[in-house]
Order: sequence, then C-alpha cells, then structure tokens
Amino acid sequence: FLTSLLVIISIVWICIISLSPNPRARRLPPGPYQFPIIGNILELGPKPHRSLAKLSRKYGPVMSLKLGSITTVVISSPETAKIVLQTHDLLFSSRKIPASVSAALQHDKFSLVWLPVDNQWRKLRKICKEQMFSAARLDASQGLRREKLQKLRDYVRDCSETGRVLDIGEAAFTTALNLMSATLFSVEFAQFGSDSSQEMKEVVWGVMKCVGSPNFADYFPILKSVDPQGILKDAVICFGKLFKIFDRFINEKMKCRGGNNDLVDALIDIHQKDEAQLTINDIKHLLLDLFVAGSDTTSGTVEWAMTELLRNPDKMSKVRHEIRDIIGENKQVEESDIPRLPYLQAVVKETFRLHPAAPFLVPHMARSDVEVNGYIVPKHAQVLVNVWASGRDPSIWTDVDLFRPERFLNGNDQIDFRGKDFELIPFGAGRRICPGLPLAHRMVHLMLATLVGNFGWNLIEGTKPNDIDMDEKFGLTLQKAVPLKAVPVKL
Ligand SMILES: CC(C)C1=CCC2=C(CC[C@H]3C(C)(C)CCC[C@]23C)C1
Repeated sequence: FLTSLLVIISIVWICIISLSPNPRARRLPPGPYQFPIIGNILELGPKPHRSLAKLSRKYGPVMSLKLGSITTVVISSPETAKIVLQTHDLLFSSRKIPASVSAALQHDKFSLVWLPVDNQWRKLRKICKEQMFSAARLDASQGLRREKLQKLRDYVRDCSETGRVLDIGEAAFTTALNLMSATLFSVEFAQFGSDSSQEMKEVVWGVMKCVGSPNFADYFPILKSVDPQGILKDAVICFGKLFKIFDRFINEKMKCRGGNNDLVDALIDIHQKDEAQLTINDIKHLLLDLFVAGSDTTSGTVEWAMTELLRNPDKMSKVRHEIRDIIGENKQVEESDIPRLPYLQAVVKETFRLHPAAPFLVPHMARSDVEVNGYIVPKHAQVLVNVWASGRDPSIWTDVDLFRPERFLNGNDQIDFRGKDFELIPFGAGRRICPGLPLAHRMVHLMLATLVGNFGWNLIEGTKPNDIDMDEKFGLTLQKAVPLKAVPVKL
C-alpha cells in the first residue's frame, strides 16, 4: 500500500511540475521561434549583425535566441547596452569562450580578453592601463610609430609616381601590424608589397581566421572533442607559430636589455622585478591578444573610412583642407595634433558608427540571472551587444545610412566613443572596455591623416564614387568584402 501510495504521489508531483510554466521561462526575453536542436542558427545568415538588428526591430532591444544549444540574448539599443555594460557591468562581465580559444594553449586561462573578472584579470588590466597604454608610455613610443607612418607615406608616394593602383586595406594592415610591432618590440614585422616577411601577417591572419570563422563546436559544445571543421587543430598550429615568433623576440630582448623603450621592455621589467606578478607565459598570451586586437581592427577601420571618403569627394577635400590648413602643406601629422583636427575626428567617429570593427563586441556571459527591461537574462546565457544596430538606429540618428561626419561637430555635447555615450561604443564600455583604445585612437587618426593629408586619390579607370562596392564580410571583424583599391596622386 505504502509503495503504491508513494508512486501515486510522485506521479502527481511530476504532473504538477511539468504543467506549471517555469517562472523563469515565462520571463525570458521575447524572440523568434526556436527550432529543436539548431535553434535559430539558420536565421543568422552571412551578416548576423544585420539579421539580428532586423529581428530586434520585431522582438525589441532585449531578444533571446538559441544558437544551437547556446541560449543567447541580443542587446540592440544604447539604453539596454548601458544596463548590460554599466548598471549590471559585473554580473555580465564573464565571457563565452570560443572553443578555438580554449583549445589553443589554454589561451582563455591567461588572456586579458577571455579571463573572468578575477585577480589575474585585474593584474593584467592594471599593467595595460598604467604601464602599456598610459599617455606617458605611448608618448615615449611615438617616434617608433612616426617612423612606420613615414614608411607608409614613402610607399604611397612610390605608387603615386608610378601610377600604380594601391590596395588600401592591404597597406593599412601592413602599417597597423608594423605600428603594433614597433610599439611592442621596436621592430618591423611586415614590409609593403614584399613576400619575404609575410610570415607575421599570415600567422596573425591564421589566428583571426580560426577564431573568426563560425565553429559548430561553439553552437554544439558536445562536438568539441570531434572538432568537425578542424578549427581547433588549426588554432593550435597558428597560436603555436605566433608564440614561436614572440619567443624569438623576447629571448633576444632578455639577452641585451636597456636598448629600446617599447612596451615589451616594460613587461620584461615587471617580470624581472617580480616573476609572480607577470610570467613570460603571461607576456606571450598578452602579446597574442594585442596583435590580434590591434591589427585587423585598425586596418579595417581605416579602409572603411577611406571607402566613405572616396564615395564622398566633398568630405574627402574637407578633411584634407583641415589637415593642410592646420598642420601645414607637407608636414606629417603628429599624435599630439589630433585634438586640433575636429573634422578628422568626426570622420573617424562616423566610420565607427557605420562600420564598427567588432559589431557584437566580445561575447559576454551572465554570471547569474539578471533582470533587464523586465525580462530575465538567465545565468550562463551568452550576451551579444549589437553596437552595429545602435549605429544604424533611425530613432537615434537622422539619415542613418548617410556618411555625414558633420553630425559629430555639434558644439560641446560631443558624442565620443570612449564608453560614456552608449550610442557609439565600438570599443565597448564598462570594465571590459578595450584596453588598447588609447593606442587605437592614435593609430587610426594618424594612418588616415597620412593617407588623406599628403595625397589625392583617383578611382580606378571608369569607376564613379557611387560604384565603390560597400559589401561586408562578417568574420572576426567587419571587413570590406571587396578590397578598396585606388590610385594615389602626389599633392
Ligand atoms: C584568440 C585571441 C588571440 C583573440 C584576442 C582578441 C580578440 C579576439 C576575437 C575578437 C576580437 C575583436 C573583438 C574582434 C577585436 C578585439 C580583439 C578580439 C577581442 C581573439
């Protein structure tokens, strides 16, 4: 009798539980129907920043999807981005680690980008803020970067003298890589045009391709051990190659200290003072983040800015005249000149609005259930902040698709991209804001000023400004699908 009573009670109990809606599920953010197994993967398409922005116009700025088995909440407005990145900054500060990152050298256990907000993370952030990207440290390595910009200018001048077509994205990537390698190691990793020193570029490309390409193992973690696309295997190879290059440079530096004043010198000083503070392995993982973070993002931004300026010749001449009137006809713009060039700054802001390098920033993860706009973002949900959507939101910007830097010239309430104005947060905001922002700010403005201040640009024979292809290629960063090519003309 007792047994049968217990069985009946447990059956009744199971019915009650399964029939009563789960209170949490009831308040999950709205979103499209989630297919079994694959969830909403098929709705992402080749341009997830656009497809998810379109879906958010139907489901709202806090929307939930299933990407395979991963519960994902997409944030698509400045107000909700502020809640996630500022109000509940700590609760959303964890990371959703891509399988490739954890597979390769356990990068997530050492990386400033991927560590949770713990003591190791705080230590690395402090070193970046105070030692590597402080104004004093960046001013000290300014000469190293000036030299690389001069090389860019020489290369463009050679092309202008021979009337050669220049691949602007390629030249910008080589320059960005050289600016990073000069600032970090005081050496040059890549030469323009030549194939010999492509090694560094190809290895950095390789890492970005591994981390940037959609990996089924990220949507279906049970596939991790299978590695269906071989991405994890490639990541281990690419990360390993980059580490070998770093080993070579760090060992050389350790042999003869006291030479230069670059950022790796600062890191080795910290290491030699107190190995517990920073190991050589920590330094290599930090360098890996910095190279991946600082090359493709900077070059892609410069390529998009040049694309928009070539499509808008009146804006191109406006920024050129500002540079030549304020800095001088044939003078090289210095990093300290940037505040004196308001239109150049407006061009960069407008480029960040239309073409943010990381449309979803870096995926966040909720550390607990968190309420946003009356909905519950469940613990361990992946949170994507669609900053691309905010930049194209017609309720925030007039003429959203028009390249109009003038919108940023409005007096003292200037919108800035340093994380306080949530309409424009290409570098993120809150404690996870990009630590390299101060260096990126200098590199982007100076590369653009070098290209525009010293040269005119003719489109390829028979091309009109509106013919320039604007298609995007979504990967690790938001790149131009068709490389931008034009013919420089000496001014
Ligand atoms: C895998 C490691 C090297 C890595 C470092 C930095 C990055 C990686 C992927 C995402 C990527 C962007 C958000 C597009 C731009 C900043 C650098 C960062 C965060 C991957």
